[in-house]
Amino acid sequence: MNTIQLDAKQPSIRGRLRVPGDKSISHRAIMFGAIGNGKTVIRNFLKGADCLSTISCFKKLGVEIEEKKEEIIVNGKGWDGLKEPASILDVGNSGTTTRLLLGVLAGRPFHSILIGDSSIAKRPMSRVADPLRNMGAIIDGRENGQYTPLSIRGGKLQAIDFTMKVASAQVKSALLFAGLQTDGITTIMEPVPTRDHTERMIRQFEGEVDRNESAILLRGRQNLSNASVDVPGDISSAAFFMVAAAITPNSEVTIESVGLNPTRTGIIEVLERMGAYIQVEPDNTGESEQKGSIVVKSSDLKGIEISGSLIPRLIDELPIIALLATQASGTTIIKDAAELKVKETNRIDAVVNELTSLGADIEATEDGMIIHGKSTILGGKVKSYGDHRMGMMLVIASLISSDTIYLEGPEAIKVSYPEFFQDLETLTK
Ligand SMILES: O=C(O)C1=C[C@@H](OP(=O)(O)O)[C@@H](O)[C@H](O)C1
Ligand SMILES: C=C(OP(=O)(O)O)C(=O)O
Repeated sequence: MNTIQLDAKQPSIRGRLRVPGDKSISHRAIMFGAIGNGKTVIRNFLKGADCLSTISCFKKLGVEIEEKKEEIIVNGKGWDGLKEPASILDVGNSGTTTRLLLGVLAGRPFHSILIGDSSIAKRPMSRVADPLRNMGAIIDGRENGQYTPLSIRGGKLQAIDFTMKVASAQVKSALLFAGLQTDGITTIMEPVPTRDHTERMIRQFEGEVDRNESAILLRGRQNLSNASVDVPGDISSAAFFMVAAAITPNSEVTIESVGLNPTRTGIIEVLERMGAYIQVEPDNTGESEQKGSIVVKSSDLKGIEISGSLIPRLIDELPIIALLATQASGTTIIKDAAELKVKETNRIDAVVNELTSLGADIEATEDGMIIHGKSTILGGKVKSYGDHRMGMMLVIASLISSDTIYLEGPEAIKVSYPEFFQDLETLTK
């Protein structure tokens, strides 16, 4: 593992930027392209390690995927175009790849083995494996089928009525992929709404999915078409620079063509409620995923409570929101976010440990954290825990630190944002 030295330059963050493509949408575009019929063209695909894992798994399943500089072309031949893989499917560090792929494979009449890195091996898979078993898939794995390595033999599936215990778009999406392969109607109830990229993409590939007040309804045996997918910038990546601009003096950043899907815009709401200067200008594209520009300037911030149905709309932004809260006067309470414990690392413990070591006043709770601001961020040795979002949060912390920060494990950042350091440099020049 590398360690990098981040000197305390305390720069301003100024300029315009396009962040790389949305990770959730990039994964799904490969998957729908593969199971659809015809040539799907994907532009602004995120070439981060996680989405490259999805490409490599689908190539091993026999799908022809061309990786060009500006676009990815997936030659979908429908569900039957997927063939039994001759070797193990490596999902790398990607929870989204693992869980959504299980939903795809649940209805395929062949055997596959999924393996990932040491972080994936700790992430709970029963949340998808159990309902998929109830639909008819045969899934086994480590510790009674709960963890990777997992083996799956798919087959004929029954539709399911399922009430999700955790608010997880990955669980919902896995069940939608499986539901597409049944003869019946699959009904999924979410405790609170989660990101709806899968539902939008089913429609974009000319399928049908409905949502009423309490449930998502999906008819099986749908043949999907191909599509042209323009992936918007990832708001979860943009969040690092939005926060950087808000907490550094004399800063102003504009992020263009970034995804503004309402199930993902919790970070905008948080910045607004904390009193930040933020302007959002939607583009009028009429595409299935909204996008637009976001401007953030240096701001005086105040602490707030972040909880309830807001949590799934900013779940991946909570590490950088914790740093933001250290720069707000008063107390910020983050609750209903126990899911943070089962991400790439336990993000409650990791955030609290590393920010405490940098001088923040932050404590862990059962389902979140409490942060008292405003603190001076000090220098010192910190680590990413192999978690891309921890790594990026700690780099942004170094922009306001009073002394040098040494970050161990910055290479994790390539999972979702390979160009992170170059983009940061263009804004700090
Ligand atoms: O569906 C997706 O693309 C994702 C859903 C979220 O996970 P959960 O479904 O576990 O909440 C999120 O944390 C992850 O980064 C991407
Ligand atoms: C949790 C994340 O991703 P995944 O679940 O796909 O590993 C993330 O990107 O923060």
